[in-house]
Amino acid sequence: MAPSVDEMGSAGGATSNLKTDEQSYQLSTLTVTSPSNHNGDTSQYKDKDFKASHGTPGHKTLLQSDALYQYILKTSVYPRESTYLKELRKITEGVSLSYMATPPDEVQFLMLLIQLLNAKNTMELGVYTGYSLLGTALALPDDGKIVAIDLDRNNYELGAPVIEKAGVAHKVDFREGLILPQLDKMLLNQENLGLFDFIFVDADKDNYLKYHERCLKLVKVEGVIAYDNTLWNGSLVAPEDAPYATYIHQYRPFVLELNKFLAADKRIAISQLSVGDGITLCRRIL
Ligand SMILES: C[S@@+](CC[C@H](N)C(=O)[O-])C[C@H]1O[C@@H](n2cnc3c(N)ncnc32)[C@H](O)[C@@H]1O
Repeated sequence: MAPSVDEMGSAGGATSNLKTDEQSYQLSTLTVTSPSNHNGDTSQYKDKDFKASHGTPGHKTLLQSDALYQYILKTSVYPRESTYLKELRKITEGVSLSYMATPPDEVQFLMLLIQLLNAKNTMELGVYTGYSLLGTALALPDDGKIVAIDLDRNNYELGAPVIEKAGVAHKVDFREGLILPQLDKMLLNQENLGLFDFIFVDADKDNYLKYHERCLKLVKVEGVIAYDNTLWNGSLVAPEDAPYATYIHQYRPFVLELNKFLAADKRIAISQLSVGDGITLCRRIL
């Protein structure tokens, strides 16, 4: 799952150290009241579903019941989860804002998708401690690559030893910084155009449309871009005053705008899935 930039435990601190040429990309959202200001304690929020669903990383469901979600995890996901993924998931459980990690069932889906695509060159926007990054790296062939961009190196380094232990660190090219300037830099090199087989976008919602334009140039025709959190905690169809956390209300318009845009974009074929917090697959067709 992917809350927005303001939810990152160290977002404010991390961005304050960024280079000058990246500062123009800083988002107005960094000071929004969010769990990041409360060490991950969400008890202040009125929404009991939010609390229940964010109690442990990835244990969030849009399904009819949490019991059904637990069934999926126990039956189909955990028995097949690699010991390294499990280790990283457990480490992440002890980290502030651990609910930001992509849920295990979604990572299992992404791993299968990567293999179905025979993907070799991939990119991830929004890494956190690296659970989905490790899943991607494990799913790729030995000569596969994943460019992984995040402004917060500290969280990435919590998971990096497990990625190393899993023997897949050679596939990972971690780039610290804000996503937008990093993408713009990549676009300056012709060799990157149409290079990627698969891109996973799991970062700040208010920039997704900007990422979309750039990713469409970087992904190859027939390649896939996957946008995470496109059902945004189920809030998209809730009343304006529904008791969701502040950040959910704040970014809901951006997710609504994204979904509308993707549905009308003739350059892609899409499928919006209710896995995790909603994931929209976009296959570049033009
Ligand atoms: C939801 S987490 C990613 C979760 C990750 N996919 C996983 O499986 O654990 C979102 C991440 O995006 C990063 N992020 C948000 N906005 C960003 C931006 N504008 N530039 C760089 N990183 C950003 C945050 O630092 C955070 O680590």
